[in-house]
Formats: sequence, structure tokens, C-alpha cells
Amino acid sequence: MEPADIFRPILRGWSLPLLIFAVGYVLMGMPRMDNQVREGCSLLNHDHFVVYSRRVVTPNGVYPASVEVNEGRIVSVIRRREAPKKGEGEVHVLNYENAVIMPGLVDVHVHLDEPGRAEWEGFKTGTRAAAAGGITTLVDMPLNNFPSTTTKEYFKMKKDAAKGNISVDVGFWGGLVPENAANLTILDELLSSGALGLKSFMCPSGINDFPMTTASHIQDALPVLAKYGRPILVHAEVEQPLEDIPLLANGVEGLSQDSRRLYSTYLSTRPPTWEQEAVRQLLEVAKDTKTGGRAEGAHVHVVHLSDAGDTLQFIKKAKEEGLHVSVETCPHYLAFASEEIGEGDTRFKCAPPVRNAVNREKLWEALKDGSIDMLSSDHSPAPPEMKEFESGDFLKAWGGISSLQFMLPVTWTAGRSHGVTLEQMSRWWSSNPAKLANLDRKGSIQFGKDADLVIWDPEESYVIDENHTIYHRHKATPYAGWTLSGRVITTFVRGQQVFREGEFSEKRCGMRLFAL
Ligand SMILES: NC(=O)NC(NC(N)=O)C(=O)[O-]
Ligand SMILES: [Zn+2]
Ligand SMILES: [Zn+2]
Repeated sequence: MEPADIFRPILRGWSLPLLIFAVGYVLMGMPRMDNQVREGCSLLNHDHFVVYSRRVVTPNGVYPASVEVNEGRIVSVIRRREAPKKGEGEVHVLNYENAVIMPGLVDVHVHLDEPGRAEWEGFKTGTRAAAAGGITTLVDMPLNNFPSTTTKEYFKMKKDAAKGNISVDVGFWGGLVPENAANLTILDELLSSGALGLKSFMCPSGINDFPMTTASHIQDALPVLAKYGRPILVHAEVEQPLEDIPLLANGVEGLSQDSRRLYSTYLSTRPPTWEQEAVRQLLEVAKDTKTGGRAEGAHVHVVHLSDAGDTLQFIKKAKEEGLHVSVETCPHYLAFASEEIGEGDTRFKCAPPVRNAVNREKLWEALKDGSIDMLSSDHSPAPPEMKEFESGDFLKAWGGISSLQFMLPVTWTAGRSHGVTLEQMSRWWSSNPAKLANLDRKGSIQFGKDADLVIWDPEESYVIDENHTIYHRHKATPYAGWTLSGRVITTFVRGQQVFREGEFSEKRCGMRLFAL
């Protein structure tokens, strides 16, 4: 007897009530279940589902578990040796077996350059690269876009440009410049518009409408930041005289074209003393962040640390003294060494510069012992002409490395030889950056958090060659030619499957994240 036959007699007498029930179910239940499909936000036809693998990275360790997702949130994390079978409840199960399920990456340092410089990078291309790379939240920098994000009006332009164009969730830093540091009402409005914090430069940024700030401007802004409990991120390099450097005794103008094509020449123009002096001055004003200080509640964060020498020691000491400070470095400082950069290869140009292999090892140590708190991409691409690929002139080329899509596999590939664990990966890339940006719902696989997940295979390797699809606006990246370990299989943003095996959801349903 077929199951349908059993139901037939029952259906006969009950067909009308059953029909009403069924229609009611369809009307009430289906819209929610089908929302994402209809709206095209997800590649998956379910709002309520379970992902399972034998390696789920949680705050209490890595273990086999099922992660239940309902309407965008994580509703349970259950340790279990096998995936739930079909029929155990009504929930759809995705079994990823040996793949790693990790919190999506939170990248707090990305230049997406819109509005105004869409030819550099953009919300669409940048956030697709992020989704393909397992980054589920990114925080956009207030510069390279035009106008720079320094007032509430410009903040509105920024958030309007993002609307409907983002594949992952995006928050925004506001910019601190002398003009708004001198008019704290402007700063207050910028923060009350929802900027997650501020960003400033202690040296020229290269962008005319983003002038540099001194430590004293930063000191002026700290009490306003304290009022909102938000951080300031600082590009910490201060220009120092270079005459003592023999190569530069006659200024950079006197240098030959051959010399300008050497990375070592560029390196000597931005010595570690620039970072040291900036951080020394910055930490002096950051004393105000101490408990009981005039800016208690504010937080000072040093972006893209390159010098693993005194700069790092200053930061370590400041933390011990109770200052509210933190520091990030970027994979390019951990993956490359100045002596290995080829002549004229300006893809590697960034500020502060990539230093030597000895420094690189020290950065790894500092990251592993917790002296460096987190990682970020500092994805900052520019059109090929500006990178001076033709001339290979390191002094003329725009500084900025294009890398967003490769952050997870690059960290894993370079980190493996340093014994990096999955838990460290998720602390550096998810929980610690989420904390910096006060994104409470982001950064870990835990009950109640947003279901932001990256599912990836750490054992699989591949080459970044011409067959590898790069989603950045510009394809030039210093990781070209690298053999990477770690392939992103799929990415979920608030339970929406936005990327799966080279495919994206039809629509861009990333949310803009504003501070309250
Ligand atoms: N204007 C920039 O995007 N600058 C960036 N450029 C780099 N890092 O070379 C940065 O973060 O300083
Ligand atoms: Zn910078
Ligand atoms: Zn940057």
C-alpha cells in the first residue's frame, strides 16, 4: 500500500478543513520561508537550516557541531559527532563534512572609494570580492572617496552610495581632519549619524581633501569619541627628516630612475622612526583614555603596524599601563619581505612599507602572543596608471595594496609555517575586529549572533593565475602567482547564502551598519 492510499479515506471527510489549513500554512508560513528566494538575496531556499561540519570554530574551541540558523541568527550550536539526519525535525541540513565552519571575517580597514572614485574600487566589486573571500562584514575608510567622509552631509552621501550595492554588511568610519577637530559640533553630528568611529592620518594621506592631523587634533576629538564610546583609528607615521640617510642626502629629486625602481629606495624614505615617533606622540594623548581620564570610554587603534621594533614595544607598554589602545597589522606585512620585492614591482607599494624578513618574523611572534590584536586587509587599490606599472617608479606610484579577496587563504597559507591555528585565525579576523567596531552581533559562532559564516577547505590549494576569477575592480595584486591553501566554499551573511562555488546571490542584500 502506498502512503497516499492511507491518507485517502481521511482526506475524503477532512478535505475542506485540510484545504483551509494548507492554504493558511502557505499564506502564513511560506512568505517567510521563501522571502530570500523571491527577493534573490540567498542562493539557498531556506530561512531555517542547519550547517554541520567536523570543524566548527567557536569561542570554546573547534569541534564537530551543527549550527542552526533561523531568520538570520544563530539559534543553536550543538556539539555532535554526526550530521543530523533528514527527518530529525523539519529543518534543512547542509552537511559540510570536513570543511571548516568559521565566523565570517570582519575587515575593519577597507577603502571602497565611493562616492567619487568608483574607478578605483566600488561597493559592488569590493563587496563581491569580500563575499568570495569569506568576509561578511567590512568597515569602509573615510578616504579615497570624494568627498571624504568628514561631515554628516558627506556621511549621508557615503551611505546612499552603498545602498542596494553591497553583498556583505558594511559599516563606515568617519574622517577626523583639522577642520572638524576645530569644530566639535561637526564631529558630534558625524558620530550621531552612525559612523562607527573615526580615522585620521598623522602624515599626508595623498588625498587633498583628507589633510593630516597632529596628536593635538586627536586629543581634541577624544572626549567626543568618549561620549559615544567609539574608537579612533590612526595611520601612525610622522614625517621625519631624511638627510641623515646617505642615499637621500640630496633629496629624492636627485635619485636616478634605476634607483627609483628599487624597493629598497622606497623603504629608506619611510624608516621605522616614522612609525615610532607617531605612536610615541599618539600614546601620549591616548593617556586620556585611561579609567578616570578625560576621555574615558574612547579607544585608540593603530592601523597597519609594520615596525615590529620600538613601535610595538611602545604599544605593549601602553596597554600594560591601562591605556585603551589596540593595534592591527595586515597580511602583506606577514607575507612579504622587502628583500624579496622585484625591481619596479609597484604592486607591493604601501605605507608604511613592507620591511625585511627579520621584522616579518617578529610581527608573527607579536601576533601569536597577542601583542598585535587583529588583522585587516587595508585593501586600497588604484587604477593601473596610478600604480606606475610602466615606469616601475616606486616614488611616483600610488601606495596601496589590492588584496581583499585573498585575506583568508593568504593568512592561512603564510600562517601554517608559523603554526597558526583556526582559533587564532578567527580571533584575529572576526572576534577582535568586531569588538573594535562595537559590532556586538558579529564575529563569533554563538547563540544569538548574526549567522555570518564562512565555510572553507583549509587543505585545498590552487594558484592565483589568469584562470582564477578576481572580483576586485582592478585585478593587479601582489598575490598573483601565489599558491594558496584554503578555498572558500560558501559564505553566509545573516543566514543568506551570498556566495557558493563561484556563484553569487542574484541580489545584493548586505546591510549598512550604523552605530546607535
Ligand atoms: N590613501 C590611502 O588609501 N592610503 C592607504 N595607503 C597605503 N596603506 O599605502 C593607507 O591606508 O594609508
Ligand atoms: Zn593608512
Ligand atoms: Zn588604509
